[in-house]
Amino acid sequence: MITSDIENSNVSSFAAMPTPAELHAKLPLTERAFNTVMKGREALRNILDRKDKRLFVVVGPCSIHDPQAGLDYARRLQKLQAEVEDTMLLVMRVYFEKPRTTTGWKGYINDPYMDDSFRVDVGMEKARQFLLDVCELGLPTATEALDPISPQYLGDLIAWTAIGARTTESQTHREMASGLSTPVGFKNGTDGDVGIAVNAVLSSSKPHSFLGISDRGTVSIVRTSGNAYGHVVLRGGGDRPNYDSVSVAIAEQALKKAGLPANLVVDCSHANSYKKPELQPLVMSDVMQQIRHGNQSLVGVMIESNIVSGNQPIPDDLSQMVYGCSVTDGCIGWEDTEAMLRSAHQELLQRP
Ligand SMILES: O=C[C@H](O)[C@H](O)COP(=O)(O)O
Ligand SMILES: C=C(OP(=O)(O)O)C(=O)O
Repeated sequence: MITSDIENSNVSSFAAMPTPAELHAKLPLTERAFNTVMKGREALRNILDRKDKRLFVVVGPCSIHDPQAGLDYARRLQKLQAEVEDTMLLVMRVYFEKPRTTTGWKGYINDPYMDDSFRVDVGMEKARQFLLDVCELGLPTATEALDPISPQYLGDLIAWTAIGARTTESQTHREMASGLSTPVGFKNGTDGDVGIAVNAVLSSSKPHSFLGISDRGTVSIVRTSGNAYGHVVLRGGGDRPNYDSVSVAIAEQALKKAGLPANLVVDCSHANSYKKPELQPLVMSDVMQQIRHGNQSLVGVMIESNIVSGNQPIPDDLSQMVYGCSVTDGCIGWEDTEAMLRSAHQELLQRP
């Protein structure tokens, strides 16, 4: 006898989501946000094309969990941008989707109330509202694209996208990246393998056809034209950093061999600082030295930074959480962030 448990036997339920078009109608892109996104993307493309000599800096919390603290951070960064804009383009890390090594809180979209209620519908709406608020300040945003459906909901508010170390080798993510409207940084693997990131840049630069959804939520064949602005993000791995000049030269060679532009971003966090946030300024200063000595391939850096340094576990009683402190990876605090960016600004003023 044919019984219904032949499929979905491990699925407990399905709950409907609003379509991307419905969420856009509820929280439409404003003119100021549109200008922020378009200007941010154009500046990033110009940096990648060497038409703009500045360094782009993807900086901000490891993850957003409290929009109020997130906006407090964004306002500080926006102020600092005005100070350093001759040498750097600041792009705020606005990360809502966390890829976990095993398990853990998977981010604000997945579980906005941080209580295992998994209200993805609420999370998506709040995420869109937050991105709108940041773009309204005039600050461009960067995010990790983890769920391949999310960009339909949020993509119009993003200037730079990361594909994380755990998904760079995934065909699904390379296909998605080939259709994204932003420049895309592919992290090297968690084991330090840069080759998979080079392959990802190559793959995503080509057209792809794959399954996805349209803005009206219809399951669709998505046909893309390829993304010309893929690049590699060196984040260290396999218990070894890879921001040093030799690792950078090896990554440059791998890109050149693949016929790709030598565009590299150094992630000062993660395995490049052995997940010790306070070591990020050391990585940054090393990168500045390389640039001052004439390196041409280092176009950007990433910093994990928050209002308060370190990180905290998510308590049962959420009112006990420290304001402005990460609930995922440890970050450097605001004062150190300012000092780090001001010092990089001075270094960059003297670049050849
Ligand atoms: O940047 C974030 C984390 O490094 C990534 O999500 C993995 O986190 P985990 O190893 O704590 O799961
Ligand atoms: C998860 C992240 O990094 P990685 O993919 O390099 O581990 C991140 O930047 O939040």
